[in-house]
Parts: sequence; structure tokens; C-alpha cells
Amino acid sequence: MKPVEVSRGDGPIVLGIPHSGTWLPGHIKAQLNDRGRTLADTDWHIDRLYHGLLPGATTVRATFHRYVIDANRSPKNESLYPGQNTTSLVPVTDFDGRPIWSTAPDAAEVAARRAAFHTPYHTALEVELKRVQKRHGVAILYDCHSIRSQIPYLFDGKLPDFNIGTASSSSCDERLEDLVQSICKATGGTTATNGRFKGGWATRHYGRPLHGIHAIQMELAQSTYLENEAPPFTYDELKSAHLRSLLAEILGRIASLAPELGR
Ligand SMILES: N=CN[C@@H](CCC(=O)O)C(=O)O
Repeated sequence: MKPVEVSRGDGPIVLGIPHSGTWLPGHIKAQLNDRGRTLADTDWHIDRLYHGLLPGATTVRATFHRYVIDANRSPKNESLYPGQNTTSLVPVTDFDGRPIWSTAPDAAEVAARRAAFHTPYHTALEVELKRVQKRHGVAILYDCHSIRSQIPYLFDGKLPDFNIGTASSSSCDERLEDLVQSICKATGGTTATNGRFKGGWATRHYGRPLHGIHAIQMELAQSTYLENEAPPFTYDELKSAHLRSLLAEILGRIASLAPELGR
């Protein structure tokens, strides 16, 4: 299997999907313990949730699981949140802080995974962002994520429904951040901007608004579209239909805003 799938569109938006993949090569799967094999930290069904919402969008999706290597972490394994609980480039624990490996990968194995999975994903993403920017004068990376709404190891209480991350308002034009925030707030759902989730490595790395690349991360609470935030993490058709119309509105309005950001 290829580590990355790209679906090209002719519009200004690139959807990044680094965490919906569930593929683990056999030798890596064999190194996980029983807990790791539940793949509990997957952004379940996020590709399905966003599928076909915006004609013209380009999609770059990692097919591999984040336990192979995390495409939303620095290739140098710098922490996203120094001093706080978080997961690393090749995670050692899951989001609950429990070990996921029976044989933990060593430095050579991490380097091999970086070359085989992380680098191809980011090469593809960079190619698409540059292609889109050349065509439109601007490119918008909308990074698609989701997470269980209650994870005491990572955050207190219940996560808001919509968690917008823009690296503390530095990864995109403020009009883009304001637009997404206002649409989410208008739903009556709970919304946070640069709260517990400020944007992962992709948002921070690619978001260069003064150079025409804007990046925004949407972290959805999985309670907004799953039947249960527990195995088997079933997609809820009714909740998802409702959420998909909101996400379509967000993407459509971002696409309409793009020409202004390019000026
Ligand atoms: N579902 C995934 N969540 C992201 C959040 C990054 C962040 O904003 O902290 C991740 O772990 O990569």
C-alpha cells in the first residue's frame, strides 16, 4: 500500500488528513501490544465525514496509522506542548498514557519509518500546497482531525465540539480564523479557538500567511459524529449528516474567502 493518497482538485483548499489511516505493515503490527492494536487514537472515519463536501478540494490522506509514525508531529520529534502530556513522533503511549508497544521501536526503526511514511506524506502535501498556490495565488490547508471528547491524560473535563487551531492565530489570516469560528459558534455547539488544541505540526509548519499559505486545524469532538467514543467507534449516520452540512458550509465559505486572502 502507498503511504499517501492524493485526490487533486482545482480549488484553493487542501484537506490534510493525517490520522484516519488504519494500515499497519505486518512487522509493525506485530510489535504492538493488545492495547496498541485497538488503535484507539485513530481519527475515526474522518475521511468519510469530509468526503465530497467541497468539489474542487484537494485531499492528501495518510493511509498508515499514527502509531506507525505521526504525520502531525515534527520529524525531529520536538514536543507539540513542552511540559504537558502529549504523544510523540512514534508514540510510546496512547492518549490515555498507557504503553502501546510490546517491542518499542529504537532510533533506527524510527528513522526508517520517517523515511518510508512521514516524508512521503509531507512531500505530497507540500507539492499540492505549492501547486494550488501557483494557480490561485493562495493556498489554504484545512487539517481535518477528531478525538474522543474525554481524555483525562490530555485535558480536563469535556472537550468542546469544535476546536479550531491556528498556532495562537499565527498560521492563517485572522479573517479565516474569524470566519470558521463564527460559523461554528452559530451552530450553538461549543467552540474553542486555540484552546487545548492549538494546531499540530502540519498547521504550524505550513501556515505562513504572509507568504500565501494559510493553515487551520479543525479538531472535532468524536461525540459530534460517532455513536460511541469507544470500540467499535461506529459512524453515526444521523449525527454525521447534520455535521456534514455544517462542514460543507465551512469549506464553501473558506473557498469563497480565498481570493480575498490572495490579494
Ligand atoms: N486528533 C488528533 N489531534 C491532533 C492535535 C494536534 C494539536 O492541535 O495539538 C494531534 O494529536 O496531532
